[in-house]
Amino acid sequence: MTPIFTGSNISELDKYTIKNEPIDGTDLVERAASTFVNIFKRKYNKQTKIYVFAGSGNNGADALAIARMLLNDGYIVESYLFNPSNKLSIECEEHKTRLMHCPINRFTMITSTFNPPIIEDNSIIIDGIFGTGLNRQVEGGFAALIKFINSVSATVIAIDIPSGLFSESNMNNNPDTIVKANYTYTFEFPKLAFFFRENEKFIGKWKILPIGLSEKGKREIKTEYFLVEDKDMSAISTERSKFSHKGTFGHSLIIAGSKGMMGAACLSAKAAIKTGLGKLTLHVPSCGYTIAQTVVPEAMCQVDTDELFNTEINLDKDYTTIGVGPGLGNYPEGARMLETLFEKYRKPMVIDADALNIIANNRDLLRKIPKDSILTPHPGELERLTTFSTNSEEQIIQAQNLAYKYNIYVILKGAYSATCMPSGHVTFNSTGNPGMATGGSGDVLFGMLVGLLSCGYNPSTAAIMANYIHGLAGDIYVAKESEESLSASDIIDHIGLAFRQLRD
Ligand SMILES: NC(=O)C1=CN([C@@H]2O[C@H](COP(=O)(O)OP(=O)(O)OC[C@H]3O[C@@H](n4cnc5c(N)ncnc54)[C@H](O)[C@@H]3O)[C@@H](O)[C@H]2O)[C@@H](O)CC1
Ligand SMILES: Nc1ncnc2c1ncn2[C@@H]1O[C@H](COP(=O)(O)OP(=O)(O)O)[C@@H](O)[C@H]1O
Ligand SMILES: [K+]
Repeated sequence: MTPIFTGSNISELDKYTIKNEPIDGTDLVERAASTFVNIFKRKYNKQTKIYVFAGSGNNGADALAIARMLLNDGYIVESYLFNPSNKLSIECEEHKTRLMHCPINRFTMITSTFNPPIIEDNSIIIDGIFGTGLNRQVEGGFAALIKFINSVSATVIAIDIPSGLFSESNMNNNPDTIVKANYTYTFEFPKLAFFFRENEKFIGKWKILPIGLSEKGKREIKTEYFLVEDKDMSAISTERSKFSHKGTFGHSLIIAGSKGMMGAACLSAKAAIKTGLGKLTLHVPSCGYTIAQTVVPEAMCQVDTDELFNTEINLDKDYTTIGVGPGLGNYPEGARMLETLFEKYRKPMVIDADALNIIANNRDLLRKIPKDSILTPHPGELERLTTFSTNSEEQIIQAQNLAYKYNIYVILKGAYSATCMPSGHVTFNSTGNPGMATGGSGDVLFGMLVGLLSCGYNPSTAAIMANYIHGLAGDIYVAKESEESLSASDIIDHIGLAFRQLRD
């Protein structure tokens, strides 16, 4: 998994690489800049007018090196180095000198007043004012510069991170003094701030540029946060033995549905089956019997004595895992049913949707949840389980605390669904698309989690894989059709291709 390091971790790793590779700091900047330029040249032709804004640290050094490389490649570049305190980092000084040696060169160093140039709409701004070394909110002349950049219509490309944005927490930052980039090309690993929805307007679309920082250093420097990518899947998805039989992949139980919400039960059951489980029993209220048997013929049906809601726990088998929640409704007997379930069944289970709402109204139930169970709240459900917050940084912290306190896995769903582990670690999912913001897609994720636990994956692996494959199935569908037309059933229909893609 790709680690997501803090700003101070990154500078530590930078030093580690310089010392142990070994490589000179100036050459490391050169390497970063040339990686950026290679990508840039594939996208923009030499007629594009480029404005480079550089600061006094190594983000500025990157910017000046990029300016020089683009000039040497025949691009039209105008560069500005902002140096109000007359102090440049060693690397920035060196790359300034190198840039000044370029023959055709429009370079200005600003030490006091800055008269902004007129920037044409179809030009490009390369933002290298501040990188991960930002150590306080931006004010004064730099704030004015950032407001100027945000006021023009040119395409803005940020080097490493938009200037003014902190790598981790921006809860106390001033949004008016952060560059709004269209694209961010970030070195080696994404920054934590990229995963918070409030920052999308600053970061734009982002891409990781590997610059060969020390692999040993990465292993030695500890972080709680990781990004899950394609390469991680091949390591964790296991192949089926030739002699497998349906018992190999478990017999699991899903308790879901109520009158008017049988769709949630059926979607989750279908998703569980498509994810490979051996046998499934679906527990539904009696009004749902015909529906379940017709829509999901592969599942056995256990019928509650209540017509409208699920009220009973019937552990007639030693189920491999149990999933509870989708479409249960919020009803008086719900809390008692969950309490009985948590008392009778002590293996990790999957808890979603209305089961989370019932727990939120009966918080004593939290400590009764079997250890290592997986809870899958969206931000609204998390808020009910914890306290009100609309800030996504705070929400992650709340999900982490919940996971740690109750020894459970909490998947906070969203664009980069975050799996918060009892250990304190958090993994962000990289697949999926806005088409998945549609009713029922959460029920599908729930079913996939039941499926993977049933197949014998441990909860941590099941959580990482389910999110990844769920998002990938949505991406495969969108590649053929469109985000608008994506339905929860389309995700189910593409689980098969998603598994196949992992193995290719
Ligand atoms: N570790 C890596 O991955 C690499 C990092 N490089 C670049 O180096 C950058 C980090 O460089 P630095 O650590 O020099 O930091 P920055 O270039 O982000 O800037 C730090 C400078 O800005 C000043 N500063 C910070 N906040 C300010 C504020 N609000 N107002 C005014 N001045 C402020 C600091 O005092 C310092 O002088 C990265 O973002 C990246 O672009 C690359 O060159 C090479 C490899
Ligand atoms: N913009 C998005 N990008 C990627 N995945 C998304 C996006 N929006 C929603 N999803 C995914 O779709 C699912 C939605 O779940 P949920 O909100 O519980 O839906 P529902 O309750 O309708 O089933 C989650 O797995 C979430 O990660
Ligand atoms: K920047």
